Amino acid sequence: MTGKFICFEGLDGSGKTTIAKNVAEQLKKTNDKVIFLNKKEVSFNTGYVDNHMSTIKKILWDYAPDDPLGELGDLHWLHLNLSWFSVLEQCKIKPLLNSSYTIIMDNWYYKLFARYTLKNNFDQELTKKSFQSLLKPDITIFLDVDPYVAVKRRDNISITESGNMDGLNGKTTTNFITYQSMVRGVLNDFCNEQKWKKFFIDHNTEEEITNKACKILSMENLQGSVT
Ligand SMILES: Cc1cn([C@H]2C[C@H](O)[C@@H](COP(=O)(O)O)O2)c(=O)[nH]c1=O
Repeated sequence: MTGKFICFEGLDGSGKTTIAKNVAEQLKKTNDKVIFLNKKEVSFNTGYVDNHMSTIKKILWDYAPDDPLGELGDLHWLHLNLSWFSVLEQCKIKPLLNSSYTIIMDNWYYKLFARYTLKNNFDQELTKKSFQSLLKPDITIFLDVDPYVAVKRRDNISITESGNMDGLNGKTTTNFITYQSMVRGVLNDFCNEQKWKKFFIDHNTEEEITNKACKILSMENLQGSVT
């Protein structure tokens, strides 16, 4: 594959989508083979795949705020999420990379990988094998934010981001901070192991963060190959 796969990672409320979109717009000014992908809003080449994915999307993200997701179990949600990512990879990301596109994606699977890593009663070999079966980005930019800052950006706190699928009870600010602090710890481990580009964003404006990410990417050879 001749393109580059660049992903943002970070806690819920770190601004991944906004920054990834801004960065893609900047890069597009000098490179017409740059494309922004929003994990949840991808369009596919065929009506069949589009319909299939919109059905999965409804189940994955369009649930009512108080739906008891946990009743279905962690294994079910792992497979459903993997089915989403695997189609994204096979039907969108790999074809774009094969056509030499630079993909800027707002979020790949690491946040979910971190959430599963935190589950005490889940088969961690399965967690690792499952996520490692997916494509690894060429470059990952970790937008590291303090959960106290991230929570202020949230109008509503969801079940998933406040640890209600991992033993915490209630969509409260305290639960958000507690759970996101643990997720942040795991993301920092991934960051160190995989040599992600990381920066702290607590005190920066959107423009500053965008410029910093663009600067980092300008130092990379975006015409390289994905293995
Ligand atoms: C079991 C489990 C599932 N999920 C599911 C629920 C959502 O469908 C999806 C993640 O959604 P989110 O990125 O909007 O929080 O993954 C978790 O987020 N955490 C979990 O612990």
